[in-house]
Amino acid sequence: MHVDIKICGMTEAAGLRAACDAGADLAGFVFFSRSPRNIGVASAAGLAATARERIGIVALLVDAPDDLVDAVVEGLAPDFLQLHGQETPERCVELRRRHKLPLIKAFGIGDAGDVDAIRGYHGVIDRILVDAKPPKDAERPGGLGRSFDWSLLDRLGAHPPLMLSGGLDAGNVGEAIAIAGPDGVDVSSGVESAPGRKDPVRIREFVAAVRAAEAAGAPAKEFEE
Ligand SMILES: O=C(O)c1ccccc1N[C@@H]1O[C@H](COP(=O)(O)O)[C@@H](O)[C@H]1O
Repeated sequence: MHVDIKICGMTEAAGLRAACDAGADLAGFVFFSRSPRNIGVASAAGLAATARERIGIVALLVDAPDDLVDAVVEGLAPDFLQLHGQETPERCVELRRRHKLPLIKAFGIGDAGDVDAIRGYHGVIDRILVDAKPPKDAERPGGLGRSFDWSLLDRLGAHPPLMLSGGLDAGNVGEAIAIAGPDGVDVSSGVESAPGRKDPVRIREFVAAVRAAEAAGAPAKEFEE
């Protein structure tokens, strides 16, 4: 089984290079002004140009208006859009139709009801991304280094490909994969030396831990639409 690895919150060439060299599959760029990883479209495009043949490019947006989505899609030409806000199924349909890009929709998980709510998105998104539900007064809806009870995902039933995120790092990602059986994992805080600064050593350790979990044969759960 192959577990896709996404390293999110790229702001500097060194972090992006480390992700490519380590063998990560996807690199994320955050377009959200209240994030320490926020980046401008031109800077993201400049970084992505150095790596596009080695890694997939993901644009992370939070309840973004059309003019921002248009600018990101035109300037960066991402391979995926990651929607990390309160985007409705209708908004997902609209964005998929307008941009013809696969959608990764993020869901904050705090309890069983949050998992059950994902079902309303089946058929209109391409990947589910589960993250810890942020506290009400959080500055941003993700990238907080918080994890959640992975066993809640047992309730998912049949589902589109699943990416697990929220407080992952080299020390816990093996256990997370064994419990949740995701198709991919996504990390930001757990591979940083400070918010917004990716640490090449932690990136290497994270990728090695995921590949070790794959080799140990953690069973990937089946998915279907
Ligand atoms: O990284 C951010 O700053 C961010 C801002 C707004 C929404 C999502 C964000 N990041 C995503 O959050 C999860 C979990 O991150 P962490 O590993 O717990 O720090 C991940 O999917 C990031 O892509």
